[in-house]
Amino acid sequence: MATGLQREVSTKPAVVRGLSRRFGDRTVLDGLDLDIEPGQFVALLGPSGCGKSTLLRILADLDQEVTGEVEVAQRRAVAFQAPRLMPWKRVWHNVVLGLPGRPDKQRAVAALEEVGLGHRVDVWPKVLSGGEAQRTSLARALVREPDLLLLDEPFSALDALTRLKAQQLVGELWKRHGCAILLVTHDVEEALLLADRVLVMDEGRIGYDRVLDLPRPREVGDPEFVSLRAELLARLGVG
Ligand SMILES: Nc1ncnc2c1ncn2[C@@H]1O[C@H](COP(=O)(O)OP(=O)(O)OP(=O)(O)O)[C@@H](O)[C@H]1O
Repeated sequence: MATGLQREVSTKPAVVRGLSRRFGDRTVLDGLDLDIEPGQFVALLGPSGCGKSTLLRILADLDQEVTGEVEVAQRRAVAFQAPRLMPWKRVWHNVVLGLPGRPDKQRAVAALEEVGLGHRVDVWPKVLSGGEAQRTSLARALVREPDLLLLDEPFSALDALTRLKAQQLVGELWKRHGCAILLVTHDVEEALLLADRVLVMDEGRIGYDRVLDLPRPREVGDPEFVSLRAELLARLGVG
């Protein structure tokens, strides 16, 4: 078994081999393997506390206390459940914060326009609605032109209608940018509406891995959609 983390820059968005993570005496990830192909939209489901966010944080290089091999595309970006905007920077400045060089307002404006926030460029984050703040966080991720976009339950705090719109937007942005996406979600329908491939985490590994060949746009009433939803819910121990 590998000891310590070997981190390489990958030509694929992500290649993970034998990844393990322990917190005290609890093993959360236990020899996990995963490949994500260029441009693939992958949804990751699993019961609460099974280690989904832990995996995502490792891929984002926010956690190094692991063993195994992790290769991740150099250009990657993350959006979390909370938008995590800096309240003392205007919205446009938040979008390009951390990028090398002088803050490039034009670039920020282009990204904000892409997520439908061209009219919010100069405001402070505190005046944004929850959905707008989340779209700002998406703009901040996309402005980095990632090969791998990591999304940790980005819609879960939104109301139902805003959530639907945000899901639609992510689907459009994915088509336009062509980046691979790893979306952590609790929502089986969201996974089936958006993803090319659905994973379920189980006992520290990927226990279910299914490529979807449903046509797009997806229809929740489509018999194949209904049967996949039932299969996934059963896999998650629901219903
Ligand atoms: N920094 C930490 N210190 C100790 N335990 C942690 C830490 N981070 C995560 N854990 C534990 O690891 C387990 C997996 O957590 P993680 O957040 O990855 O789960 P999750 O599948 O994303 O859950 P949820 O769906 O509820 O967000 C949990 O039991 C959690 O308490």
